[in-house]
Amino acid sequence: MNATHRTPPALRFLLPIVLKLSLPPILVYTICRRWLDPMWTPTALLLFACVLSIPATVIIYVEYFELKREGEARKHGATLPKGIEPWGLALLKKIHHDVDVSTNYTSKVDWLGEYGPISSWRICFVDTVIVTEPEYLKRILVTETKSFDKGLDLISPLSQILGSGIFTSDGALWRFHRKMARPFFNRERISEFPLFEQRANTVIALITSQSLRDAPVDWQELMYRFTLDCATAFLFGHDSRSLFEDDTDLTSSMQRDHGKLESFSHSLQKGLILTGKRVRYGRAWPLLELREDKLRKYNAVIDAFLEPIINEHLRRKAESAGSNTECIDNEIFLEYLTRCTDDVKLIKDEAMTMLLGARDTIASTLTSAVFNLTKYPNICQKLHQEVVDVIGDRQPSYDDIRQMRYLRAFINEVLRLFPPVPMNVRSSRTGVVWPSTVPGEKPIYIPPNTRIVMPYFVTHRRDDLWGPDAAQFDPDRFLDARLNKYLTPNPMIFIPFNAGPRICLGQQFAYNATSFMIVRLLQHFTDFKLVNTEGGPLGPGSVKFRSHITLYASDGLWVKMSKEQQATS
Ligand code: HEM
Repeated sequence: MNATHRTPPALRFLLPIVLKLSLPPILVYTICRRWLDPMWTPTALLLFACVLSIPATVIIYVEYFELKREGEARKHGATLPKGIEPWGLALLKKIHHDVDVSTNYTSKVDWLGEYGPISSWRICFVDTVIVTEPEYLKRILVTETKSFDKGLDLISPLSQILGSGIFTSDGALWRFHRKMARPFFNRERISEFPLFEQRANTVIALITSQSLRDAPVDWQELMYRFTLDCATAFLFGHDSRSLFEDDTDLTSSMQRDHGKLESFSHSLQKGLILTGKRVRYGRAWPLLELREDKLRKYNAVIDAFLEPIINEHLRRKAESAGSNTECIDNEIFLEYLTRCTDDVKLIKDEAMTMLLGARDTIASTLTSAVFNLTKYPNICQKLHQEVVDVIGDRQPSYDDIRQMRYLRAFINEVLRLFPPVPMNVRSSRTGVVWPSTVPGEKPIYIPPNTRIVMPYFVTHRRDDLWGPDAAQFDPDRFLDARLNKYLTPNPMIFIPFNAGPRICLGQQFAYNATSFMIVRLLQHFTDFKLVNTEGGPLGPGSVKFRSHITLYASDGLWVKMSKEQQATS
């Protein structure tokens, strides 16, 4: 193990800053002692000046860059994005509150009225530009991609768990990863329904056994396990079998305290929650880990799971050297990767990226889907009817799912109001000038090295973009006249899978896995009731959605499922 990894991350982060900040006092001390008569600089005053030189330097530094940015904007005949009051910690608290309120619908935050389509938020001396305007999102993600990359604020907190895979790379390295991964996501691979069938049957059996005892299940926890098992089988050819772990106790792994490292799935879960926390702090994440690198122990379990599988594939590749390795139809992702390279680290990074990309996003979609089934029995009824009409009791096929228009609209509505990746982040490489959204107003200048946050969940809920009923959960908006009125002419208002060259590679796999699980669920259950952990009734308002990298229900989603009489007939 590398020695630097044993050094607490906070120390590694703070050391260069402390060294930089010690320069002004050293300079003040040296100048005073060298050039001034000690009579004019008694020790107390000198010490005071030394201490004062630190905040003074920070303020001068911040002001200098502020003036520089304003000057650059003026040169382009533009202005900087509007700054938001308050700033610093008060703003951080406000953002936290507004995001919480919005994702839970406890009341409505008028994001557009309050912050505008583009705004600048200063937190701890660093400006972050928040963009919810589709036209600007298009520039960042589709047409001006050369001017934007993922940046240190995203890559630094993610790279320990994902290495330098496709999510955490830019430029030529990203193109290399994308080119390598893309062929794997062809139609044959993404419509592997037998893969879902086996695990969906286990899910149904677990729910049925709970249902017979009139006991609830934590649907979210089940879905984490379902997607992990599907994804490990799909990607590694090695089912992690998390659905079979302590199957009598479906308590949420988020709530459980794992003093010991029980399994790959638990370590992955803990590692992800920790990484999500890190992402919120951007490149300053090491400040969260003052004494030790908290991810190290989870990574060790993940490595212990993955490395033997990778080595086995590399061994098989060596044995079969010289044979025809062209056909990729029946191979799993790791086999495919080992055909492309012998670099164990590269294979591991790519595999982990796919695993994380696949697992939490699909689990999040399915969690929000069932949450809405508990809220809207009429929508549940319509979905069930479509299942009866198109499929009946048999297993769904790829072609069945393509025919189910209401199911697709339902999933899209879930992705609109509960996007599994609620926000995305980029960093500007160069300064860019964008026209204002208000006719006649000056263009907007985004300076280089600006952190840009794109809260997709806000764009997805703006009523100026989606109509006055934007906040309502209504799948029909993807089928009726509203589709042509709002979405067709302005596709950037709906980007749960991102857009442009970095659009999600697993989009179709995700639609298939989600559709498959929902169909199987509705073939067995038609009545979904939210309950608390003891099985007592619970209002939808009591479910709190939070986001680490992906959206999740913070206390799990406890549901009682049963089959109504009318549905059986
Ligand atoms: C509902 C499910 C899913 C959602 C909402 C989703 C969403 C996203 C989003 C927003 C991005 C862009 C990230 C960024 O630009 O920083 C992305 C990228 C990606 N996703 Fe997904 N994803 C889903 C499922 C999947 C699945 C199942 C896989 C793989 C099996 C996958 C693999 C990837 C990969 C490889 C990328 C990186 C693409 C690149 O940077 O070129 N995703 N996804």
